[in-house]
Amino acid sequence: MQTVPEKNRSANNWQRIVIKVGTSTIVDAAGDIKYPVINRLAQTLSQLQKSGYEIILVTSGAIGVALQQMKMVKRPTDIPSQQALAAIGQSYLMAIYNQSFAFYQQHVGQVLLTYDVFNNKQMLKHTIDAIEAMLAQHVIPIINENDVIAVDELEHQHSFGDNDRLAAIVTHETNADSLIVLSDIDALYTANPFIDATAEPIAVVTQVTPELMASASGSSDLGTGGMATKLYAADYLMAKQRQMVLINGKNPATILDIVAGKAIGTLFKGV
Ligand SMILES: Nc1ncnc2c1ncn2[C@@H]1O[C@H](COP(=O)(O)OP(=O)(O)O)[C@@H](O)[C@H]1O
Ligand SMILES: N[C@@H](CCC(=O)OP(=O)(O)O)C(=O)O
Repeated sequence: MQTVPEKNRSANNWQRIVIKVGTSTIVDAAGDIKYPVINRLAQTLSQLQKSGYEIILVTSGAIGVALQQMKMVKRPTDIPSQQALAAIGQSYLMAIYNQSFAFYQQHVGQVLLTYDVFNNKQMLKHTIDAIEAMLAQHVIPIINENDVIAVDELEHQHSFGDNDRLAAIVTHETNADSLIVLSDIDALYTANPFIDATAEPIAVVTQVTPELMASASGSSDLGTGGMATKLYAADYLMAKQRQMVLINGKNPATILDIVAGKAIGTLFKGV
């Protein structure tokens, strides 16, 4: 595996960090909610916040959590059923986060967004103002897509499609220093390692090439985006001179290592 010299990771002067947590970090393959992982995430983010970092959490998992609550094994295909699950799961997801963060005396606030917010100057300003106000009060904003109303209509795009894209846009619009994406995989591999046993992890990506895009196929059972949407997010950020790090979410304390400048996962950073 290619190694990155520590000095190439400019993590030490980060101030504002967006963390994106995928469904696979919140819910396991059997559909059970990973309470200890969520607790560790809350502990880690609270610790960072108390050390002076500004933290924004973008979380998936509403539908995954709701499937467990409603004792359903498969995600329904029709939109209203998915909207209903998102409504059920989002409130429970926030209840879990509230309880987990409260243990570390960390306040959080819920922000639910649709794509059109970012296409409307005034709505965008209101959203950013609210996020800035929370950060100024040492509150961690917890963002998800508003899946109840984010249903695309003809000529009107409400939906981000996936939370990797949402997280990348939030990173840019809030002028954050980096996006850290937590998934069920240690890094970007040369091919999907669940399919190709010869796949090798990639430590640094300086450009998202068509070959890299072609290497991304499939997602975890409940994840919607898969690796392709993470590559689109990285490409979007690199075009804006920002960076992204992909790590395994099984131990969220790894975020502390990333912030300390350790070379873990895949770093996406333009040259
Ligand atoms: N080249 C690749 N490298 C790593 N993972 C890949 C690759 N191609 C496809 N994948 C798949 O992407 C999955 C992660 O995406 P996803 O399931 O959407 O996770 P999340 O819910 O964390 O967003 C991995 O579990 C793996 O199955
Ligand atoms: N907004 C949806 C998640 C959508 C999504 O992109 O999921 P994932 O690929 O796991 O990050 C939810 O909360 O269920």
